[in-house]
Amino acid sequence: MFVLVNLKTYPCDAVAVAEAARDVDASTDARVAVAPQAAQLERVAETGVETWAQHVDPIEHGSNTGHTLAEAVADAGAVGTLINHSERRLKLADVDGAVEAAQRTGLETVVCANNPAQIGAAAALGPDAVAVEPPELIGTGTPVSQADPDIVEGAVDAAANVDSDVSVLCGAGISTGEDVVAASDLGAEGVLLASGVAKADDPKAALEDLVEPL
Ligand SMILES: O=C(CO)COP(=O)(O)O
Repeated sequence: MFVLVNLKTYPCDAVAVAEAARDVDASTDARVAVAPQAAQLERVAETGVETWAQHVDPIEHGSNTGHTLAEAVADAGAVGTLINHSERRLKLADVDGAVEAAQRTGLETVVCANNPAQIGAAAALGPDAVAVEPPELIGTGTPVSQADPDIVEGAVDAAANVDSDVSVLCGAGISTGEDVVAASDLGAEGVLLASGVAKADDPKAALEDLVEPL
């Protein structure tokens, strides 16, 4: 299973979480990665943890003030990027452009979507993976795998119908190893989570708990 920890803009110590994730990754068969804010990518990557960006823009080098360039993200040490997170939504044409920008620089891509219909559209753009996250469950601590298992199974079917090479993650409210196992049982190949680790008193213990049953 892929455990991708999105630090959003939570006031956590990104380097400490990254070091914990690096150590937990080394102790399990699961793949553990961290997505910090763009300004923290380099410091996080220096810990040796697998580092992801939270977003890239559909742009090239040039006059794009305030945008995030895929090349800059890759230079800072990221190996992948989220695209179209529910908190950073893009128009469909811009999702397509962002996937293209990421692929141009060799970044792995996870395109986020709210529901199975959008997952089908996202999968058609040719990312490495898609992630289904019902916005109403994000940050609630109620796991999508429990509250809305149909949406996970629907996303797995929708992606497979479009492109069986696109893997499916699920997210929203995932915070325990039990939630990760439930996600896997529903057909997800990974989980995308944030508050369960970024807001935990002990992020390392939270990460250990997530991968413990895997
Ligand atoms: O948005 C999410 C991950 O990208 C999910 O957030 P929570 O894990 O806090 O519900």
